[in-house]
Amino acid sequence: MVLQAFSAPGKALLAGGYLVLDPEYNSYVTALSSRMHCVFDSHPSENELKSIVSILSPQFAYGKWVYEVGSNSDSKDRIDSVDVHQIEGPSNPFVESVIRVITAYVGGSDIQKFGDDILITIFLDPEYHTRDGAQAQTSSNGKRQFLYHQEDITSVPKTGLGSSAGLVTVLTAALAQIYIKKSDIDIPLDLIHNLAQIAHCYAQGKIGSGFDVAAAVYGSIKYRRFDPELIADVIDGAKSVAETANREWNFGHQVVLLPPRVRLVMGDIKGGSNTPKLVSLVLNWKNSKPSESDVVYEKLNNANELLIASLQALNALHEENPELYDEMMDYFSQLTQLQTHWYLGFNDNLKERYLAMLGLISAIRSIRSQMRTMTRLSAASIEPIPQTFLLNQLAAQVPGCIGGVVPGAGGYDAVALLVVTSKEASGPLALPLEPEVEHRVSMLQLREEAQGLKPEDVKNYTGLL
Ligand SMILES: Nc1ncnc2c1ncn2[C@@H]1O[C@H](COP(=O)(O)OP(=O)(O)OP(=O)(O)O)[C@@H](O)[C@H]1O
Ligand SMILES: C[C@@](O)(CCOP(=O)(O)O)CC(=O)O
Repeated sequence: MVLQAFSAPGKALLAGGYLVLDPEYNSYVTALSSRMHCVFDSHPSENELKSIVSILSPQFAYGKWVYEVGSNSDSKDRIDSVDVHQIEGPSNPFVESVIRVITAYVGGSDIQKFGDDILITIFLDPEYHTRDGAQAQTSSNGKRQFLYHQEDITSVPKTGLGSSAGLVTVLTAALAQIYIKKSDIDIPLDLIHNLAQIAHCYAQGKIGSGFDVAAAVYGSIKYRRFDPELIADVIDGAKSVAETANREWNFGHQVVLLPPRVRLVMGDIKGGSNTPKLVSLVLNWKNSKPSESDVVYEKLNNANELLIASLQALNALHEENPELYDEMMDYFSQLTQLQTHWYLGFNDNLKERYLAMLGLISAIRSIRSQMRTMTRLSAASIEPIPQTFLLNQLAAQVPGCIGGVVPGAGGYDAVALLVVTSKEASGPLALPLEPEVEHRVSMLQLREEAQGLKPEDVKNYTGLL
């Protein structure tokens, strides 16, 4: 097989934290220019009933995991039933889980026998981890630069872009290409998605909302989760991997891009939060105070829906009336302190003209306000007071900032801003931050890159393999 490569994006959940755990609600997740990459190759192995699968992650110490995969069991279709033995390296539940899921899928549907030795090399873009002490290396054509860390993957602090979801997605795509692909027919993206969701949940030992895997596969989307029972049935062995992965999952993944000239800016916060702990506090509150939490959930859902609808309206306006769109964006790109002052100078006529943008601004304000209410009522630090100050300061200091949120589970992980740029802006934005703010947040070198899983040119990795 010839050398091939895939990449998948990192994520920022701009709307829908906590609510996305319930299939009733829509969320909005943006795919990022920081991506996970894999380069892979396979050769016929000496033993046609066994594969040696080697995964290398050269950016981290001890980044080599080798598995022997056999097919001598009778019922190969359940998640745990193919013989997968680790023969080298520390444990990496995500890598192992993808191998188990794909081989069980192949065993179950009898598409192709094992018998290839496989080598997969993983790379991830710099912004997934803190840069401290890392050395950069560049591919020989100069197109890719990655950071090489001294420590192992579990010891380098993360920025929260969803590295495990990206890893599981590119590995699933690579192994599916080797084990499942027949002739020239591409593997359906929905199959990659379903297999990756199963593998991610199995590795984590819990069934999350899956927005991170969905963004890694489909890119920037309005997301509504699948029924968690689908995966529960595979994990407890009631259903085969193939039976579940081949089904229609009935989940939402409609592509919604950030509108032109609306730039995502993300900052990493010194500190960090424990997402499972925050989730458990919120769910406890939801269960113990149903009438109180229903009101907050409903308001938050309305704000999330308004955000999504406003993004769609802005995209539509740009298509239909680019002059009006640019006039509006020119206006907003120069303002600061939109959080408090945007509405003051508007007469009804202006409000009508700029309706879609005002919808977006008010959606962000309302999301934040409901997140603060949830913080108070559930005792989960979703938008704690220091983050409130920081988001307000950023909105006041960054020209064109139409608002910011604590993405995902919130807490002390990150902030995400939406900033209207000038028509000419193409490179990184200059953010005139005061030193006190600059000290508290490090701006990440990324932006929206809406495309999900995609093939890459293997030449971009030459010199790094
Ligand atoms: N480049 C990589 N090479 C090998 N394993 C990786 C790589 N990136 C991520 N992983 C695996 O994913 C794990 C990190 O997953 P975890 O879910 O804790 O973080 P995350 O997905 O980045 O989190 P978050 O959802 O907060 O962004 C690592 O410990 C490792 O097992
Ligand atoms: C709180 C939650 O809705 C979002 C977690 O987001 P993040 O991993 O903190 O980016 C949990 C989930 O969706 O699995």
